[in-house]
Amino acid sequence: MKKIAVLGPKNTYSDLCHLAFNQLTHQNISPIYYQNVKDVLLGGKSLGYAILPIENTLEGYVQPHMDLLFSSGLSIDAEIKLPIEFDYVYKKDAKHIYVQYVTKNQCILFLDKNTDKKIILTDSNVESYDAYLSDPEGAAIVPKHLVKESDLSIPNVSDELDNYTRFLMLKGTPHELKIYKGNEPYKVSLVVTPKEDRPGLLYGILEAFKEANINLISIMSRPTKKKMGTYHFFLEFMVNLDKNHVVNEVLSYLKSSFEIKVLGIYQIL
Ligand SMILES: O=C(O)C(=O)C[C@]1(C(=O)O)C=C[C@@H](O)C=C1
Repeated sequence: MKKIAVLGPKNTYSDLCHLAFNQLTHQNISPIYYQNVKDVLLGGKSLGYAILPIENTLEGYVQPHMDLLFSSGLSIDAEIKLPIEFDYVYKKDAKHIYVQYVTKNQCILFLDKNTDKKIILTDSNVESYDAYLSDPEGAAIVPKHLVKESDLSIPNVSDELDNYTRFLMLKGTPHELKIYKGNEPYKVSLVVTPKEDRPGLLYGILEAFKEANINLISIMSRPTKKKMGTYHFFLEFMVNLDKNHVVNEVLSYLKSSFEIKVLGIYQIL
């Protein structure tokens, strides 16, 4: 039986994403829950599958998660986007607000109005809810689906209600396009590391995409963490299924001046 590493406990947004993945791909992969995202990726390495929240409407890319993906040795199998809604639950004399570290950055306006309470960061939204339940002075920002009628609550505390998180389904096998959806285009995520530092380096990357007429979705730099002032570039772009040869041409061109790590070639479910 296939297993997938998921941020737990049960009922996190990552867990909802695992259910959506099973439904959309007609599979029955069972979840193994881990306490934090770092352990999810380590678990995914031994189980063969993992789920990683990578980007959201309000914060953009979650940078620590990008770094974990880069060093995980896992590749991207597919992408799923889920709507995200947060409510506030609280005890009458609340003094502490439990909030997951990515959730915090999606509810800044609300938290700015509650500076009289101490913010305690957690690793998952369900951990926040459980901590509020067991703390007589607790409050928490939690997914709407966790809130019960018995909770004192304030609905919709995200900075923007039309809020989505993009999850990556990761696999332990090397990157290879798995066609889940007929003729739909696919996305390529890759990391480009310059072999040397020189003027015009970034221009060279952009030029390769312009020449191939490929529309870049994003380009972001992250520190290599090896030497101060040196960076990798994370790139994402969409391609039609019949344009494989163009992608191969761009990758071989980039390989002449850069180290390339393809994180995944995958479809959006
Ligand atoms: O804590 C959860 O429910 C998660 O699945 C994690 C996570 C994330 O880290 O992005 C997932 C979606 C929301 O953006 C907030 C938290």
